Amino acid sequence: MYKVAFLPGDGIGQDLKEVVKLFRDKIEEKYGFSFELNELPIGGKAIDSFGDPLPPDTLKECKKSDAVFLIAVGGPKWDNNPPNLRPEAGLLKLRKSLNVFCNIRPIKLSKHLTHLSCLKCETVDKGLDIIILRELTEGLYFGEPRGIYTQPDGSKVAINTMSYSSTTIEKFAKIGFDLAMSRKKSLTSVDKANVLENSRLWREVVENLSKSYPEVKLDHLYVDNAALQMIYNPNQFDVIITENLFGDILSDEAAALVGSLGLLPSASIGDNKPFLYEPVHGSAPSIAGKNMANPIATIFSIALMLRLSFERNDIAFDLENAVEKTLEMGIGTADLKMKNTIGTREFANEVLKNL
Ligand SMILES: NC(=O)c1ccc[n+]([C@@H]2O[C@H](COP(=O)([O-])OP(=O)(O)OC[C@H]3O[C@@H](n4cnc5c(N)ncnc54)[C@H](O)[C@@H]3O)[C@@H](O)[C@H]2O)c1
Ligand SMILES: CC(C)[C@H](C(=O)O)[C@@H](O)C(=O)O
Ligand SMILES: [Mg+2]
Repeated sequence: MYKVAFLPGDGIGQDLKEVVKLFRDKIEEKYGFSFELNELPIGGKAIDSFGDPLPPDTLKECKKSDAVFLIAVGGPKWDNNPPNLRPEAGLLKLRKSLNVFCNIRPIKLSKHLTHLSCLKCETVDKGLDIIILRELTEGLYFGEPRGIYTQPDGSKVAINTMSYSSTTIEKFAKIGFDLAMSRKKSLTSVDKANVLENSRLWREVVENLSKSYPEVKLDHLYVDNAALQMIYNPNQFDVIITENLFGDILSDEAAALVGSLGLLPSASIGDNKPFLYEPVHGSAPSIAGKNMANPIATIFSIALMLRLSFERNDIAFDLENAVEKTLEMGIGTADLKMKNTIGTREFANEVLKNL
């Protein structure tokens, strides 16, 4: 039986935890396919119990598992902690330790949610289906030196370092080219090469690699223009590759195109398993504990895990269809502004009935 390291984390992570268990049970009952959920502490809850946002045992268990499933970490309670005692530090260490350098964030607009998009109906009427690949293990998030330093005159200076290796850029971009080949053969690389050395190296590596993919139409865009083009005409994109921080920002922007951050799943892959699965959203403190969180990002992340770690595309496909059928019924959590608003548990149960 597959073993999944299960890290519900903080805030709505705790509300969505039950949803994952319900789906695991239903998948076992309907398809005879089972995976074990080994629940482990991470984030704020782990800081409170173990004084560490990623306790060594959690990391050890994750590395021994077939896949890692995380929901969300963070919250105001820990916002003033020192950097290494913040929930987010646990998540970043996990990503780095698993070396999952390619974060796949599919952005798909359901035809039942066009009313929710921040764009005009005529822009999204034809639908929207793009994939953002975000590099996840280098860049400003991990570069050294970093820190806040006091100068001799008593003033302070804060330093973060953006660093990228050509090896990582190449491995990452290759996944983008391969994905583009399996879709519309169109790839947009987003950088800031007019200003940053990091981006100049990025562009050089991507350009060189493109020679091995003559069929792929490659475009380069500066990140500021990419943010603009995403709103003007998102359908000009198919696969986007970009570095860590740009990808973080562009994917939240893309959530507004499809209506809610509660809809976006992600998979983070590397050279070796286990891969890491997590919704794009965070712990949403203002709705935590209220049975209001949208479970779709979590359900779609389960689908990605079934597809990419367990080779069960059939079940993944059925899960995605069950969500579509449920939305077609005009029901959804509060963020979806449907005819009928229901809670997290109730919505998850409706999806299960449609599976
Ligand atoms: N992967 C992660 O664990 C992750 C990702 C992003 C943010 N965070 C952390 O989460 C905390 C809150 O951050 P934030 O407010 O900037 O981002 P957030 O993603 O938690 O929330 C942003 C907005 O989206 C809404 N939202 C998010 N998920 C939703 C869902 N499933 N259903 C309905 N609405 C949803 C929230 O209510 C809020 O309005 C911070 O501590 C941050 O560091 C963690
Ligand atoms: C919580 C935070 C560290 C994280 C990130 O910036 O990567 C989040 O915003 C995300 O998108 O997964
Ligand atoms: Mg983010």
